Amino acid sequence: MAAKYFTVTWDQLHRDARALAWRLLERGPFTGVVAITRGGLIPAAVIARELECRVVETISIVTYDEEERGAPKVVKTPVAAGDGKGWLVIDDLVDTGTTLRVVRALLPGAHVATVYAKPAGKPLVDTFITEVSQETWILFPWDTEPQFIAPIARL
Ligand SMILES: O=P(O)(O)OC[C@H]1O[C@H](OP(=O)(O)OP(=O)(O)O)[C@H](O)[C@@H]1O
Ligand SMILES: Nc1nc2[nH]cnc2c(=O)[nH]1
Ligand SMILES: [Mg+2]
Repeated sequence: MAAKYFTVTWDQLHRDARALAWRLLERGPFTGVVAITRGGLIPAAVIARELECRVVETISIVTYDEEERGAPKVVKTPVAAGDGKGWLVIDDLVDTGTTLRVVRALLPGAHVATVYAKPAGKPLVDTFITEVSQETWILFPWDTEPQFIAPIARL
């Protein structure tokens, strides 16, 4: 279990992904977007829409099973992105940087962006929007659902 949780709603994710698109505008234009599946898929869709980029590729690296980190496994490489030059790589977050280290080795020329970043992974990212502490676990809307909680006075 993480020490703290940071819950991101659909609205917040949309706002933060659009804020990232604003920052990326001056770094483009890009030949295409590479989404790191699965977490990067929705941010990549929002950003591709804002940057009017129609070409979207995917790369799949499996690093975590829920909150448990394992060795990164590349289960799909992008077909069209070459060495990444002119391409924009998008992920939802960088934590330890394990996933992005693998991605950067495969696509050394790409511009790498994430919506959220933790301190240990920040050096692996070219552009990000929101930083959270290393001990915080980010909860995304696709992994959560609203539920009843007890009044504060009863906690
Ligand atoms: O910087 P790191 O320590 O590598 O952690 C960040 C990665 O972990 C999560 O992916 P995960 O492996 O859980 O797969 P998923 O995107 O399919 O959920 C997240 O979406 C990032 O891709
Ligand atoms: N959902 C989620 N996945 C992660 N993978 C690595 N760190 C995180 C995190 O904080 N939240
Ligand atoms: Mg991921």
